[in-house]
Amino acid sequence: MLKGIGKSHGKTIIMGEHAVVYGYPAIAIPLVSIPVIVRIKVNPESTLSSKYFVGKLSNLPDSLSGVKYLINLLDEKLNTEHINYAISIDSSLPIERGLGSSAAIGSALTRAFFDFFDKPLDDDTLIHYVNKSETVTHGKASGLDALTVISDFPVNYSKKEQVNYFNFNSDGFLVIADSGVKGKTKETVSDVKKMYDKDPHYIGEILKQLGQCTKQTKMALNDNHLKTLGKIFNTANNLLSELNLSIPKTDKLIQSANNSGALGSKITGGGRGGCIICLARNLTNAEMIQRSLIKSGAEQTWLQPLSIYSEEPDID
Ligand SMILES: C[C@@](O)(CCO)CC(=O)[O-]
Repeated sequence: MLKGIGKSHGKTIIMGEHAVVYGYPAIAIPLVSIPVIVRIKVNPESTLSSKYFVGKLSNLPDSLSGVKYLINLLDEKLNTEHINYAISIDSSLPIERGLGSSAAIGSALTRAFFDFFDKPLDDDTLIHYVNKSETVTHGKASGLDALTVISDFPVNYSKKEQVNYFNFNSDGFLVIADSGVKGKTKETVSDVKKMYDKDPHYIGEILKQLGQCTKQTKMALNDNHLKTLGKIFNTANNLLSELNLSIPKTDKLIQSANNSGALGSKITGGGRGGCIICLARNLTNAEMIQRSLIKSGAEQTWLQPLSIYSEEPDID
């Protein structure tokens, strides 16, 4: 019980964000190259050290309400001897940019607590805790982020069909760019709900079309049809813009990527700020797009091969 460690990573939704909240399918890819690590050790007083906050746990700010809620839950469940501890969060994921930082922190934190208190942790329990904190952070969360930040494989998810881990072989690359503008997922999910309640027919049709984009994405990935996939990215981005999820900065970045050779680009995650993803044919193409995005004002960029796995996942 002297030390505990938990690891996780970011995610990017390549298709179906927002529609997934309404039961349509979505596909997300784990960003295994952007890890989050949480360490816990015994300490005279309970503290948290992270790039967002350093200090006593009792002083955690409201902006970390999901983390605060999760720590309380885990402490209540596991800390029967009322031990004090120091938690450190080490993450290169930007927060509130649609890359799953809250779910990744939630999952690394849960793993670290169970490790620290030397208790076994199965995936269902892990997902249960991450979703609890996600509900505080994001409101009505679909559960997709929680599933992807604990997976090493792409995730195809819908509420009805539940989770399906899958794999594909593709030469493509994703270029991910941070607009530098915070995206408020809780707010955008709630705004889409308001739009839906006001005009269920029109908004329902957009969400349905996003669901169809996900089905087409799965086929394009399986067949390695990158040009088709790029077109689907652009279609989905137009649909997400109809849901009032784009801002001038992400529009500018998307235009810049598409003008410099991207096969297609879209908002990813909650939208109205945050990150965009762009599809590149190969690494050379991806680096060209990356340079253009930096010139156009992207705050940070990452490159990720679409297929990073050489073996089939050994998961049901
Ligand atoms: C916008 C959304 O679809 C993705 C957030 O990363 C919300 C959710 O799935 O809970």
